[in-house]
Amino acid sequence: MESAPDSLETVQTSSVSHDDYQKTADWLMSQTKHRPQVAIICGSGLGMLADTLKCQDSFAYSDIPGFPQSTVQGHAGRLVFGELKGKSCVCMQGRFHMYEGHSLLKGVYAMVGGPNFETIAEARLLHRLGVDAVGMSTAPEVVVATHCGLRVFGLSLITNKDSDSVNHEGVLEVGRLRSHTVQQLVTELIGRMEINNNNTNNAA
Ligand SMILES: O=P(O)(O)O[C@H]1O[C@H](CO)[C@@H](O)[C@H]1O
Ligand SMILES: Nc1nc2[nH]cnc2c(=O)[nH]1
Repeated sequence: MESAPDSLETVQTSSVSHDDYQKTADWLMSQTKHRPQVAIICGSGLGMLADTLKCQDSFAYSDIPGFPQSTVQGHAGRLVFGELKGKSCVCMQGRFHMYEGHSLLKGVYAMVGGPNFETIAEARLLHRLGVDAVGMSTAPEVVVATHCGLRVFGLSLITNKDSDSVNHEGVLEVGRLRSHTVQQLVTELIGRMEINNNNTNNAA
């Protein structure tokens, strides 16, 4: 069984932007000629999978700009590029876990009715219930879209940490500041989206 980090000091929080990911990817692409078609995450005890790769280029996570560090015992913390059966692959020798403080910036969204913002006490209560983000929309839209058989991807821009000093103008301002990043993200998502034209079954 994997052992979790000993103390909270080793916990890392991941608040990583699309630009940060891009810089890390650019750095890696400049260091290796491999262009992986297959990516393998090696779990505990499975790091040896990387040994099967030929023509390896290997990088310690600690040497990769912006890359998270592996804290779990037995995880080598190395990214290994190479070839397997003629296919270009990359192996992660060491993965990241929620208990290490990593998260996919994926979370629980709660809708409050608005138009007023929730009080600090209400926000704390929601937080204790497991809520990561609060808004005044989205939930009814998802309910209706799902009812119509649409596939739904919910994306919220976090504009403020609490409702203490927020106002709508502040929300709009952060939206303006982040507009380029959001545009890039949505453009990328749509570019990668596979459209299913079968309207009777999960059409996008
Ligand atoms: O309306 P959406 O796009 O959800 O954005 C947010 O902005 C408003 C508050 O300023 C709320 O409506 C809140 O949900
Ligand atoms: N309910 C709610 N909606 C928001 N929309 C943007 N920020 C907030 C917030 O703090 N609370």
